[in-house]
Amino acid sequence: MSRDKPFEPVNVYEYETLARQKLPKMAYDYYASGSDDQYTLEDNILAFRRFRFKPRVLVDISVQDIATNILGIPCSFPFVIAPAAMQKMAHPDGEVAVAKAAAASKVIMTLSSLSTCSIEEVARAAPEGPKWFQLYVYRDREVTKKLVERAEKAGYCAIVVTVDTPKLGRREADVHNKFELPQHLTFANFIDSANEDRQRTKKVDGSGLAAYIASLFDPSLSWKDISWLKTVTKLPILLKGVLNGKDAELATRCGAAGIIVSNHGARQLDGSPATIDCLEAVVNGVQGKIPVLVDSGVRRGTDIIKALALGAQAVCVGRPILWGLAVAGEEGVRRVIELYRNEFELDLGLLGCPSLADIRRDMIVKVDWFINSFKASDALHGHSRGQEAHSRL
Ligand SMILES: Cc1cc2nc3c(=O)[nH]c(=O)nc-3n(C[C@H](O)[C@H](O)[C@H](O)COP(=O)(O)O)c2cc1C
Ligand SMILES: CCCCC(=O)C(=O)O
Repeated sequence: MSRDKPFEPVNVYEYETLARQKLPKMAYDYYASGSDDQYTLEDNILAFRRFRFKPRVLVDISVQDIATNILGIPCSFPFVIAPAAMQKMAHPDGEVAVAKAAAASKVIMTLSSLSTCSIEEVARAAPEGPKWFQLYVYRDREVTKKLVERAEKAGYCAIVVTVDTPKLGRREADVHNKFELPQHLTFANFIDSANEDRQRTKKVDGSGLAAYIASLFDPSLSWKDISWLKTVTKLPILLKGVLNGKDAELATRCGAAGIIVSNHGARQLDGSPATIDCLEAVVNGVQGKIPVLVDSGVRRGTDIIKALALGAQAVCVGRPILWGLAVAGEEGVRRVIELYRNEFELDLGLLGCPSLADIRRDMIVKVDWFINSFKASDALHGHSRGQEAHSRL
């Protein structure tokens, strides 16, 4: 092991390998898992690789502009941090560290309803950073309403309603591990709650999270509740978890301010298509009326370009942020964001695009002769690159 030069990951797969070495098994498995057979988890990565580039040459790219604006918020590049629950399992600073890194990097952070730092704590830690609040709709509408009101009061600029989780997908590793929130942590947004259930996962035989959700989340959630939410807040409402063009149309009619095309990082319905394969249908469904973002499997700057070429305004990223957080706290998250930004800028230049407006649909092509020439699980868990990282530690 080299003592003088610490190993510096050069891509997000290497961050995952390092994070896996640091994290307790229960936490790593919870973060990494998809549902059931994890077909969708695999396809989220592979589907991006089926798209290839047709670059333009002899374009002056000496001055590049990759900044953008999402729902009126200036962002250093088209990148948003996706909501992920229970971040203190990765690092003691949890969501506060992620929010500070997001603010320093000038990207939007989305805070999960099931965060281990509270709405207000995160807002105080990074007052200048743009933040969205992700909402899970509780059976108890007063609880739901209160969360939204707190987020609005604390300065969050949008509500992201997750619409793909009427029940929790079955993540088998969590069942084996009897996943529960570690004793020293709580769901910080419910700390004052009279109902203890809302502060913790339950100790059960199986996934404690699945039990928590089954008892508290509202499986009757439907379009009429989105209309109700609009009466509760002035903030723009984005729907996260749309994969179908028809639902995109309905979302637009219902007054959603934006859509996040997502299969929840392959943690909900296994067999859902990769999001990059549904993106165009959703973009067509909204007919340019509202912005469309996409997440699930974005691991490279090239993936961001592909998403933009297919009509997305930005991407959201989930797990790699958690890997950066686990490896080096706030600094680790900043480095992960920087990796994405540097790759994006470089690749955009190589494609012959000085700015985002120069990205065109015909610069990418979907190959149907794609042969899976490497083991997909290597791509998912960074094993091949990870081994390299490991041997250099
Ligand atoms: C550990 C973990 C926790 C998550 N928690 C939430 C959550 O609380 N709310 C939510 O809407 N989505 C949640 N998601 C889904 C992410 O917001 C996002 O859709 C997904 O991670 C994107 O895929 P990626 O991890 O491949 O980038 C979670 C994902 C992971 C991996
Ligand atoms: C509603 C489940 C808790 C967080 C989450 O969304 C996830 O683990 O994927």
